[in-house]
Amino acid sequence: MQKLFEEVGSLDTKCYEEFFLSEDILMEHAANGMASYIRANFSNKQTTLIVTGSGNNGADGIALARLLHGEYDVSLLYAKVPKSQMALLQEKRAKALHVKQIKEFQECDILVDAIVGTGFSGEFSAEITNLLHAMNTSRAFKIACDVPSGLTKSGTCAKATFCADVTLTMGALKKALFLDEAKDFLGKTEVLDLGVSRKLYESQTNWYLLDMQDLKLPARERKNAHKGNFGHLSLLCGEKPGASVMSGLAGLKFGAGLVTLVGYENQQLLHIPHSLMYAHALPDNTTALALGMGLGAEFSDEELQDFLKNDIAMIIDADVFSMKLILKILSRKNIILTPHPKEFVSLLKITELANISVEELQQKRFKYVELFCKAYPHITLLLKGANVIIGLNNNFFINPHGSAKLAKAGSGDVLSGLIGSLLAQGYTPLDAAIHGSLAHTKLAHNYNGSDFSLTPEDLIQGIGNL
Ligand SMILES: NC(=O)C1=CN([C@@H]2O[C@H](COP(=O)(O)OP(=O)(O)OC[C@H]3O[C@@H](n4cnc5c(N)ncnc54)[C@H](OP(=O)(O)O)[C@@H]3O)[C@@H](O)[C@H]2O)[C@@H](O)CC1
Ligand SMILES: [K+]
Repeated sequence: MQKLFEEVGSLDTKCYEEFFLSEDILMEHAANGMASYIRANFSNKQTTLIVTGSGNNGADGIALARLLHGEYDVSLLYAKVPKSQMALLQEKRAKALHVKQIKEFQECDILVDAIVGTGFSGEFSAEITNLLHAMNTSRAFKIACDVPSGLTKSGTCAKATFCADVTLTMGALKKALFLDEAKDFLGKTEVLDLGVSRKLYESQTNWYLLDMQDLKLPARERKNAHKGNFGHLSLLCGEKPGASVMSGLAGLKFGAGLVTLVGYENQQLLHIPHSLMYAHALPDNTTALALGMGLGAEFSDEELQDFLKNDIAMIIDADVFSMKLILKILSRKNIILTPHPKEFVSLLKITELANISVEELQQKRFKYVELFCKAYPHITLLLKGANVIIGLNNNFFINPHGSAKLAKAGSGDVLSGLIGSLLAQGYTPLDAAIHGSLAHTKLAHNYNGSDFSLTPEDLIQGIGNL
């Protein structure tokens, strides 16, 4: 798990004031970190082009050109002439060493974008937009210095934004890198130290980025065991029973000792797989209940309320987010909500926290998750998206490992089953949400068919090899 920060300016200030490091020292480390990355990954036969802007992001780029000069065939292209104090100083040093400067974009093997970093605002001029187009369509390996140029502080992207293969970010990870919109521009991310170790540079935070290695799979350490030791997951089987069947199968495969679908249909007509049980009422020994998936109008409000009155741990999804009866359980501690953006907008409206569009939510995902978790501090919220956000009270976790493979009907039902299974097996709601989400993204990662072909069945099949 890595720490995430809203801004790193205050962390830089700590370096100046508490550790007596100068801006020049920090920048030299930033440039040296990028140079080390290039040396480690590319031979000096490969040509490098560094495109710089007028501020300190550009200054990082000019310093990098100086460090590689003499060793690599490196050229500098000024998208904007140096203007900040540090950029002017770096320009002076580069000139003294006769670093090559070119006037127009040229093809290269390694392309570094140092046009603008955390100081970006507005949109680019037509000239820089054209330059970014040439950079983005280049065959070169693309490195973003600190952040891809065009990414704003909030994580939204300009009309023209650099599309990186890797983003080498300075000092610490910024939250903005993990808004859904940034996902197509970021590439891989690496953090570069700025003259003190990351541990000392970073301060307290309540936002974290989940690593795949954080995944804790259900352990079956107990030798003297029977199925009752691993929980009983019950799922409401609604109008579209296939959804709860997929959830249930995922839950069973992920370790729940028993899985029961609860519904009123004639089970002979439903073609329930033999490994799942079917009941007309909630089994007494249920340890977690999943409801919402494929629910439709199968149950009346009164019937649903009766299910919700049970004090068992619950994972709630889909159709329930448009029902006012959800308000009755939002003060409870053992509830996980897993809305996608449209459902979260509906939830925000029902709770009267905000009346916003899906577009506005997507631009301010962090803010609205914080708003909801502050209003309902006992609820574990999982907001689906390209980068899943999980929040409880004042702690927030981003799972960035999801991929477009998962953009398919039924993926969310499998996720509910995975989380429900962990909840049934005794994980806390927060742990069930975190580890269920990590397992879900790992299943997609492990799938080795074509990206477009992943089905819920493939996900369920992969659970055995996690
Ligand atoms: N702090 C530190 O100790 C360290 C900081 N470090 C580095 O500094 C970076 C932050 O530097 P920063 O604050 O100078 O901002 P930066 O990202 O260069 O942007 C400002 C420049 O961009 C320009 N600009 C803005 N909008 C624009 C637009 N639409 N289109 C075109 N241009 C636009 C704006 O131009 P202006 O509007 O003033 O003409 C101004 O000149 C940070 O990302 C990291 O790389 C590292 O070395 C580690 C140590
Ligand atoms: K940049």
